[in-house]
Amino acid sequence: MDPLTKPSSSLFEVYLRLRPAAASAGDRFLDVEEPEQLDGCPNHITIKPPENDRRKRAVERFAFTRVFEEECGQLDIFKGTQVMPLIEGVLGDEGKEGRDGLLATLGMTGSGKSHTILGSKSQRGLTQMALDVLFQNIGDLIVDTTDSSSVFPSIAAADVSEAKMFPAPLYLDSMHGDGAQANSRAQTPALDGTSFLSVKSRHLPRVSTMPSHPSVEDLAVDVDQTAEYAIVVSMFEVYNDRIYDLLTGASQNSKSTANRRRALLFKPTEQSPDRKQVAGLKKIICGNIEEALMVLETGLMERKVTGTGSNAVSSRSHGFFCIEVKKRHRATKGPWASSTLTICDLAGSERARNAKTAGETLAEAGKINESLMYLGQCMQMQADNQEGSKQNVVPFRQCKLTELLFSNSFPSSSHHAHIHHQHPRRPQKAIMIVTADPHGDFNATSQILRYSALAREVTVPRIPSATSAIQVGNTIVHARPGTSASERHPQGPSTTNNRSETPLSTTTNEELTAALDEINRLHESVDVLQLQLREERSRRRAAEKSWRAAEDYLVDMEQQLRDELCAEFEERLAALQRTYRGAWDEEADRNDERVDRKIELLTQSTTTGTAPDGNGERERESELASRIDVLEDENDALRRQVKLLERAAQQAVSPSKTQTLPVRKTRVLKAKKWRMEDDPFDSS
Ligand SMILES: Nc1ncnc2c1ncn2[C@@H]1O[C@H](COP(=O)(O)OP(=O)(O)OP(=O)(O)O)[C@@H](O)[C@H]1O
Repeated sequence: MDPLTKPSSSLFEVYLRLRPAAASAGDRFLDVEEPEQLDGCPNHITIKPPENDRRKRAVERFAFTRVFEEECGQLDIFKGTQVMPLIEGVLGDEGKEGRDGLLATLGMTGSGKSHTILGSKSQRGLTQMALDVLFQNIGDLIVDTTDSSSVFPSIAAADVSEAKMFPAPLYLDSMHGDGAQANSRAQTPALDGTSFLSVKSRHLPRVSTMPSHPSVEDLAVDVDQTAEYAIVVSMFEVYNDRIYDLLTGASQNSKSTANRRRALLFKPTEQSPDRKQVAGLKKIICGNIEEALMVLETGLMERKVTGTGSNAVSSRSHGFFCIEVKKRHRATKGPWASSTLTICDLAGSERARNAKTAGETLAEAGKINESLMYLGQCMQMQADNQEGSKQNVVPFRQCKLTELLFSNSFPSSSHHAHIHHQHPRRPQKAIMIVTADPHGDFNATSQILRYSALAREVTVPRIPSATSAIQVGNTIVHARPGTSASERHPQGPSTTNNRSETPLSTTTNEELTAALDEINRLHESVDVLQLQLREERSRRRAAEKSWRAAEDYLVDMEQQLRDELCAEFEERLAALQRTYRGAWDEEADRNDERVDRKIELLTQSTTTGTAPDGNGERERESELASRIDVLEDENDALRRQVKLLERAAQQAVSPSKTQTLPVRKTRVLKAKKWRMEDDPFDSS
């Protein structure tokens, strides 16, 4: 088998498109090989370093599904890259669900990705042509969402991606019209003749001024004649590893906080548990090609485009244009099935040195290069899987871009499909168009070709030790480093196809070439890692700052809490003191009252002098007895007090005086012990 023959299980068909030389073109470093068959298409290229390259690098040979040379136009690419079968797949066979399709471009900045996908002022891109082919071939089978009230809601209800759906006339009017209808966003609008033509576009080019060349009028695809169709367009971009809807009109209304761009999630939804969806996109049902083109232009205006040193209108994000084909049986009006043609215009990889980018743009470039590096890893893994018997997992979960590109490339779990009474979906069919400038940056282009090509053949010598080099003499090994082991472990056994004899000096040169290639590759990895490091550092600084702010906030909070608690306790203490003082005063009043009453009783009985009768007399006696006890106690207490006072008074006087002055005899009130017999009130 030709070592460069593509095995059939590849996830992508990979095409190479070469762009015409720009005015400031350098030397051409890329040659297209003649096809092996007379009527065949070229599919092999070789790259050799430019003449003035001092590194004397090896010649590399790459295989693609097909190579398109500079003179190939947009229509050649459209026809030659199997976009038509991709569209047919999305439309689905008769009575069957369609199959998702992906069309993406990859290449250095300025190599012609956007030109291929979106065209230019004078030529249409693959996206416009694909839309035209779809609308033309569906023809009358397209449903009219404007005159039937039940079609629009049934399509919106069948959507599994939590989308917000609008008919194109209403959407376009709200975005570019006079705004009269902007506030009447009903989910099922009565489009009372609101026509697309009535749109008063403020910023958009008119459809009549958009290019109509190349025409795709004569291109026919098979359409299921038993079905009716609806075309739904949505657009989003991956910018700094986040997904943003391109149809919200956020940039036009940037002053309004409500419309500020919010990142969306790529996740399995409730109605689509086995397939991830970009959830919450705005989706527009388009009834004809003009509406679809206007929606496309609206989204493109939103897309982040900034000029860099390498390309005046460089795409700073990966753009995704999704054409969803909804299909149901025309007669039975069964459930809507849906398949999507996703067209992706990747941002270009670039070298910071060439692009003269700085600040935010440099950081963007870092993110772009990082995501493209992960994409390269996935594609490399795909190529390795086809080379070897062992199937490695394609590491597509490393960033949003590879997740979006590869998630649907594998069969969906039949378990989920079974639960939802569905057939497992077929994996998407994918096409990658690699764009390259044969007169551009050799290093960057060769790097992209290395990981995107379906297979690769390169003269990489073993790097022998000095002794083995002498022993081996002047033997050079031609290996296939597409089997990457030989490249990564150049000292190991090589998978040699051909052997040829060359002088030792050539061997040494090629060793050096391989080493320089490796150094180059490492330099680029270092560039990316440095960018990542810088970003990590700034993230860490931001985290530390917010941590310190949080600490300060906590200290303030603690102090505030303490103050509040202190004030509360003081308040409670004062309240308690008031309560106890009140109780104390009440008790004292009660005591006074009791004493007053007793005295009153005593006075009364003394003044009246009436002889009480039997019971009353005994009560009075006991009362008097207790009164006497109280008075005696008081008397004792007073006596003790008097003694104490006297003693204190004596101590206060000087000792000499104490000696001279005669001690005054203290008069102690000697109370006579009260006895009942002595009671003056006792009349008996
Ligand atoms: N095949 C082609 N024929 C004619 N002009 C081309 C072709 N390819 C690219 N160009 C022109 O080269 C310029 C840069 O191309 P384009 O913007 O498509 O590059 P890109 O790869 O998308 O760059 P970036 O990644 O920076 O967005 C544009 O002016 C475009 O019209």
